[in-house]
Amino acid sequence: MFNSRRRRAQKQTYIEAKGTFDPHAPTVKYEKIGIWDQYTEQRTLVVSLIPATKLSYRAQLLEIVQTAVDHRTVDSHKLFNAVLGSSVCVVASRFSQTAVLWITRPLNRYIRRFYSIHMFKANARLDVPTFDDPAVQQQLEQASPQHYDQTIAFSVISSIVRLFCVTLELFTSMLVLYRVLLQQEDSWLLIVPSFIVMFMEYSSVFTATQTEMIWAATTNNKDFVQSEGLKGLISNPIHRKEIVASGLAPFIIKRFQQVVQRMPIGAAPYRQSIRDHKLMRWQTSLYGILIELLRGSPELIFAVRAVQKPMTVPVSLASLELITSASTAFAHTIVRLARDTASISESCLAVRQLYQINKIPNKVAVKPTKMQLEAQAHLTRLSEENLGLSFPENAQSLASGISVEFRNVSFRYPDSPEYALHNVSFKIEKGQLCVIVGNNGSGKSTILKLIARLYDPCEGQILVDGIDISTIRLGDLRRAISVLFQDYTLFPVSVKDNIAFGDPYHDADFSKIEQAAKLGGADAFIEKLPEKYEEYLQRPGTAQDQYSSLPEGTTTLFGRPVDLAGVRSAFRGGSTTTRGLSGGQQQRIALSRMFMRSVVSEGMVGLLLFDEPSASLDPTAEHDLFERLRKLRMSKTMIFSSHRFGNLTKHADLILYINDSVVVEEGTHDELLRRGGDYCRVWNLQAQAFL
Ligand SMILES: Nc1ncnc2c1ncn2[C@@H]1O[C@H](COP(=O)(O)OP(=O)(O)OP(=O)(O)O)[C@@H](O)[C@H]1O
Repeated sequence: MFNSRRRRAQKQTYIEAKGTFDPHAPTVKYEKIGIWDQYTEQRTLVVSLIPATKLSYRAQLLEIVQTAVDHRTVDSHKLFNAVLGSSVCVVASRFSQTAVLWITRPLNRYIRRFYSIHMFKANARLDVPTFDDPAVQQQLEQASPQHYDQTIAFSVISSIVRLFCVTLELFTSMLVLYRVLLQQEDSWLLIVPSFIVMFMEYSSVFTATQTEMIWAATTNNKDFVQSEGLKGLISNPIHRKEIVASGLAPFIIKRFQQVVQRMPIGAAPYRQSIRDHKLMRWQTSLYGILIELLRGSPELIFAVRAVQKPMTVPVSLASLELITSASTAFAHTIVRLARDTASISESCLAVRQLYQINKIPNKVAVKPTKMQLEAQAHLTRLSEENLGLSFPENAQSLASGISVEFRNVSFRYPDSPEYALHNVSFKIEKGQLCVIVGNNGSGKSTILKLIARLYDPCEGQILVDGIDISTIRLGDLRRAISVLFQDYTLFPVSVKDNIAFGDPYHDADFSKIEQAAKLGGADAFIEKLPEKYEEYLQRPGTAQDQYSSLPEGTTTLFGRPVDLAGVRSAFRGGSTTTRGLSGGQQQRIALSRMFMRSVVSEGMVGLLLFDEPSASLDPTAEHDLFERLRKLRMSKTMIFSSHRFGNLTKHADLILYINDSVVVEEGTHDELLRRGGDYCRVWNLQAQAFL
């Protein structure tokens, strides 16, 4: 009832909020909250009146007590002491709470910063198959539980401090209980039921949470699963384009109605179902009824005693209140103590997991050299980065490219029964331009992923410059290679950094970034962005501007468009939209990053891998790109994966035609045309379109 009234009130505020929001208006209050600049328009008088209203009530109360005291004899000295004592207690407790806050907040922030770096490092060092492993994902999640504003390490420290405080509180309240309460008549009769109720309630809560520590739940109701899927389809912005473009809305509305009508009336998400279930079980359980009965027993006991000794009623009434409240508070303290002790062990376990994630072994590992093996035998621990051979032996050699050889390579993705590559062998000489062509799913991208050592082959050997890549230092190998993946992503950083990350060693050199943007064909549209190279195409979710009940005419704030759709998931390039940029423009930023890495920064890269680099480019841009690449590569080795023949294959030194995980033809364009095989057939098919 209250909630619905409040919701109505909120709606009212929103509807009434006409005009625009101006952060610089005189009615707007500015506050710096950490890294956030907060602007608040002060419109609600009611909230500021609350403390004054409270004060006036307290004054009225005091007046009532005064009138009562006026008609009896009061020891004014005692009254003064009691009032002063309790006031001092209130002030002291307030001060101590503030002091604790002053100490704990900076401490918590310091620990949080320390562990955020620790977590970042532990996450960033994992390779693809390790990171994709569900067990590793679970381990990472467990190591970073969502504690409100608290790191797990800090919560262990505060739990230990709290444990100490509660123990002290318990000890002192025991003394008070003994001295004050036991002097009262019938005190035991009143204390015992309060204690029993407290412990029964605690044990029921504790058992419920205990059973929830390990659990699994599933549903076989197909209609429910479908209805949840349909809800996801309409609520996630990434699907909106397809829904609108294909006029799907009426169809999915109809489908949703049908599915909901078929569903049993009690069908609900798991959390809601379990909440309803527990509530119902509690309402009907004998245990709950017993607790309710016991809760009322002190009053019953008091009534019986009052009937037996009517003269003592006023004193007993005061005792009843004193004893029940004091004993309940005491029992609460014991419960808190038990709860804190239980949570410490859980938190300690989480801290241990925090350190274990740093030791998760990567699946793509480097084989140590003979000398390193001997060094290890002598207990010299080698770090992951130093394991294996350095590459290349002579840095100048990169300028003339890197040779690549596959020897009987077979590969299956983790958990996949099918071969993505089966017994594949070929050799690409230094400085050659190789194009891998073939149907969808034939294994082209997989070849590039294996060269970059995102995965290791299940069988066979891959060699670069005649050296088995499993023995080369991973850092060295990846520095010497530049890859542009088909499913590239744009990072949730500024446009400038999106390009600069191609070569992090020169990320402060803006002239190189500009040059790379020019080569990637991105410079023209970047200049038109509101913040040019500093623009964030999509701010990361946690750093997005926050709003509440903005006036309806507000379309821009802080120089950015207002995005009332709220926080979106981290953005990626490729097929999904990034605000304000077309697919081709996103691809140009990714290309600029690649140019930054392999062309602008001379000397580091000897092998360039491209997975469908022109998929989103128009024909002119595609032609220009290939021209630029051929001119700029000098004699570095280049490998392309592509569906499109022509622009590239005519210039290729080697074409690999791959079908169904196997290389079926190889040679130059002319050789393959003369052979009249699959390559020739597909070439003619594509050429016919232009006749
Ligand atoms: N991460 C993955 N996990 C499991 N299987 C995968 C994964 N990536 C690709 N595959 C499978 O491996 C096979 C080869 O895929 P690959 O991406 O190499 O093909 P492709 O020739 O590049 O295709 P396309 O032309 O469509 O890009 C396909 O059957 C695909 O379904």
